[in-house]
Amino acid sequence: MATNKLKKAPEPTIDPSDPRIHRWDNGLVLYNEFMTEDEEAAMIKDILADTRWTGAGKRLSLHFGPRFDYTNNMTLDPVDDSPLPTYITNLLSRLPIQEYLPDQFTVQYYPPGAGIPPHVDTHSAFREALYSLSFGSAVPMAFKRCGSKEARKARIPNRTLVGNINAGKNKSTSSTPEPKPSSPGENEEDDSWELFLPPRSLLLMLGPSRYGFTHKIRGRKFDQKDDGEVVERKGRYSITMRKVNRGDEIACSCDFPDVCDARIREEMQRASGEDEAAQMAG
Ligand SMILES: O=C(O)CCC(=O)C(=O)O
Ligand SMILES: [Fe+2]
Repeated sequence: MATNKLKKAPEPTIDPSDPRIHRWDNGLVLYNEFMTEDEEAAMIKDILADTRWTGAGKRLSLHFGPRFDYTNNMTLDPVDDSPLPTYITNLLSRLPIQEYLPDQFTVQYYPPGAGIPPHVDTHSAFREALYSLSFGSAVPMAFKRCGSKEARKARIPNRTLVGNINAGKNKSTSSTPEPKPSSPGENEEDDSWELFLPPRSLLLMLGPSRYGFTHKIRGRKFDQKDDGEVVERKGRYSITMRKVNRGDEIACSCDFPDVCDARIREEMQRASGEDEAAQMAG
């Protein structure tokens, strides 16, 4: 059984006024016990009653709000104005950042063994705050500083997926960025650490954790906890919540220009303009 463990998360700072709230230096915040077991059970019941599930790898997804184009991890389809389920609207007033609220939601089911590849949610497409609500079962999420090579690779349209769409096959409606698979071993570097996301917890990614780190869930059937105990993974649900940037908002001025899609795009456009100018001159 493959469980080899990445480094454990650094010690968080525990909020003095609410010990359920844990903060890390890279901007991650974990709200433990964000909902009760009764709320969790009711939410799973509502989610399972939905008939619109689609496949995304081994994961299953439900989408609300604008959909993501996973071939370029960028373009958003027109707004889907079908009403949000109440299990989502009920969450909004409880989110820690009320200044702007998410309007794009991806509900996912991960059967045991399913994961999500390493990615940085596209900077320019969404506002800073990214939420992930976990329920059903605990899962470790790994964070790793994103290298500029990795970020550039992620900006190249995914030909495999484009091909699949053109052929009308395997069309997934995932609103989750689907990065290209990395070469073996590439993700196991020392600077990667894993944080167990307990069921009923809310993870908030801000600052460096949002803009400068990749996050992923390894596709494992067993996980080793920080105390060494090996636990069998059960089915996990999550709701990713993001606020979509529209029109002039589609830009980014983060502190991570090396890994920022907006800056990389500008750079690529400048380079292709210079190429064209050189060809005309030559
Ligand atoms: O399942 C999760 O908790 C995270 C999913 C994710 O990273 C995403 O949808 O971008
Ligand atoms: Fe993500």
